[in-house]
Amino acid sequence: MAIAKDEYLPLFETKEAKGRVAYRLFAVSMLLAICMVVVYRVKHVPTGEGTQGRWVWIGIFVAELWFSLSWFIQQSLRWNPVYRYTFKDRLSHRYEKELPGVDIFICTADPQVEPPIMVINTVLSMMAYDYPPEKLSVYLSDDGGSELMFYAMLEAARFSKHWLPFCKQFKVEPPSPAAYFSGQSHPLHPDMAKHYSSIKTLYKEMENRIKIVTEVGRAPEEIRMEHKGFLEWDTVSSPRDHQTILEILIDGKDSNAVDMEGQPLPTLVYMAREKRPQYHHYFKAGAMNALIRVSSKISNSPIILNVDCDMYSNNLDSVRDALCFFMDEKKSHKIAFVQYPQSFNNITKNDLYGNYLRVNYEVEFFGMDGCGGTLYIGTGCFHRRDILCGRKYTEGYKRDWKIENDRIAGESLIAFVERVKGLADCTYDENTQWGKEMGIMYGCPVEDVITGLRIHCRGWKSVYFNPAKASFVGVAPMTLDQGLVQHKRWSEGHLQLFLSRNCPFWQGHGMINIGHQLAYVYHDLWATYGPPAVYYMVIPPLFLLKGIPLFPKISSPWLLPFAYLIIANSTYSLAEYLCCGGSLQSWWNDKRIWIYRRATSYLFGTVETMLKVSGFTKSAFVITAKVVDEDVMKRYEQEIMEFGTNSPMLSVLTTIALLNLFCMFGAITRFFLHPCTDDFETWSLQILLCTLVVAINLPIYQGLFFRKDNGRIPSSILSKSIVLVVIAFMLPIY
Ligand SMILES: O=c1ccn([C@@H]2O[C@H](COP(=O)(O)OP(=O)(O)O[C@H]3O[C@H](CO)[C@@H](O)[C@H](O)[C@H]3O)[C@@H](O)[C@H]2O)c(=O)[nH]1
Ligand SMILES: [Mn+2]
Repeated sequence: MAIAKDEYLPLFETKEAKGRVAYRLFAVSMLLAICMVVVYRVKHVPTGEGTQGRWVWIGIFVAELWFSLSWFIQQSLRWNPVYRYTFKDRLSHRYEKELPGVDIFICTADPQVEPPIMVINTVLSMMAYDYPPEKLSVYLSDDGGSELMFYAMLEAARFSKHWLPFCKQFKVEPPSPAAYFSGQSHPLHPDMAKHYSSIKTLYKEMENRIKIVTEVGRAPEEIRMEHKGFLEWDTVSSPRDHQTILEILIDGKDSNAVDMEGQPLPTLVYMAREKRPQYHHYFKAGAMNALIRVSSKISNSPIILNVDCDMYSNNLDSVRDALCFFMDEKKSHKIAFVQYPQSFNNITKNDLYGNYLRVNYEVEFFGMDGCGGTLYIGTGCFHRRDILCGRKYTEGYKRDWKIENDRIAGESLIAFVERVKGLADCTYDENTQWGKEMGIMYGCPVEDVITGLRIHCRGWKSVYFNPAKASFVGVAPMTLDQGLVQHKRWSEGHLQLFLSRNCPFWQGHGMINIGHQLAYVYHDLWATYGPPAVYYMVIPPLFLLKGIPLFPKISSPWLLPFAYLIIANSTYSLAEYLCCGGSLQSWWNDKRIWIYRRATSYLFGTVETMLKVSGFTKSAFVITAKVVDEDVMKRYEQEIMEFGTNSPMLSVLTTIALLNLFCMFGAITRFFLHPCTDDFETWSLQILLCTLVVAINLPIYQGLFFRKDNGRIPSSILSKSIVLVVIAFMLPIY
């Protein structure tokens, strides 16, 4: 059938999830059971003179109320999920000649934690998108202000002249050379075979040079002489104290900037913004804002893609997919950003540390999209420049895709760069709207989420797009401690956001719908799920040992709602996990890690946020390590939990594990010594709870008692935890 010439064919479509009615009925049944538990708690508060455990009972009631509240809020993420599909062929057909420019921002902060060779692999993969190179500009912000990074960028610029034509010709995926060459053996086309080995050699040589320079800590003299950019480092005294260094390594405007095949190259820019000890640099948010300003003079593309330095592009089509959401004639005018999930290339078979965040990315983000838009998570996100810079939604908004920038005809590159540099001054944004209304917001450890919320509150929507082929692939934390510290930063950031004037309830009131507000609040309250979880893992086992029941007897009808909640909730969670492609073992690991996050990251996150809010401490940003030593790596691959460090978080985990173990054995011994059926009736639920906690903590007992390697739990933690357990036993009961 011929399509009428002016018939509108959408560039993307949105589909609602199936089976929503069944889910909603299930949710209602859960709600009923929760209500019955509440009634039970209220009716059975221990009363009368000399009754023990009244306050503890009230405590457990409060914890349960909080769990219920979080469950209720969480429903916003499951009520109405939507899925998105794009039509890239229609995009090319209609707009191939007028595709907008795209600026890609990559942030790095420390050459030790984020090795330059990894960072330039990200850079090279971004340069290789299937997109007109003259419309692509890649910017690296180096908060480490490191000449090693600069050196690696020079190497990358040179290597790109070989790599990009190779990628184009053979549609190489993933376009990160490290990932590509380390992947499974590739079935090679005969034409490709001879190119393959020569380009691999070139890459390996470059990799080697960069590794040597990184180890030595200084670029070789002959290269320093070759490029005047290195002169800048003569005056750099530390990463926290230096002038702006801005170098356009490949200038897309220069007709000589071509690859080996004579095709144009994308623009490539290195920037280390000015930093002075007396001025706050606002971490990644500060870096991003400097990039927004500097790029506005160099390329000024209307679309900005932002990625972390460890997230290489894995899918050549991501830019075009994103543009389908921005360029549709009828449906795009409200869409401010397109968020992709984070994927990881180092997740082991059973995902011991639950890094995948499977339920978040495969279920909840679709649900949040259905409410009005997912969170902006700081990486793998396409923005419209004008909206990121503070534009409010107005009826009839339409973006003109033409690019205007600031190059004066005839001006030399050096003069131009000098003129632009000032935009990366550390004082530039003082007393301006930058960090408040413009760009990425300052002052919050989750600068990304708070910025996304501001955008939604200005009337815009966003889109979550999760194509079958992962788009951005990064490095997940490889030790228990790193993962917990990362979650602590996130949970703290979210809680700060909730307690600030940017709280989704205040700021979002009248601006975004209630479902969307709840979806934000669910994440914002993450930290607060910590204390009740710890209470639940400490008090019931302790009272089991002391002989004070906290749950209904097995013969009592009140047991039913408890049993229903436990069984239905676990079955649902398992089914959901398996439906997203997980396995039984990884589900169990995921459950464990969420319990650990609650017991540590969230507990500490709550406490530190309280200190911060009351002005005792200041914000910091602990960068997640991207490399570990060989020994640790080996254990990571074998899925043996890495404890190692002597941290307060680990002490908490060990104490909880030991406490439950003692209480479980204590209770069992008691039943053997005084066997009577009544006992089991009274204690069944408390024993079950205790046994579950013990089962989930098996890796801790192994780490404490059975392992000899360096990743085991240090013995000082064991003694500390035993002391804490003994103190817990001695505490009086109220
Ligand atoms: O002063 C800083 C600190 C960090 N970064 C960069 O920020 C990115 C994220 O840091 P990372 O330590 O990898 O944190 P993650 O927890 O992995 O990051 C997630 O969470 C952060 C917010 O907490 C977001 O900024 C990130 O985009 C998101 O991927 C990295 O590229 C860093 O190089 C800077 O540029 N400057
Ligand atoms: Mn990261």
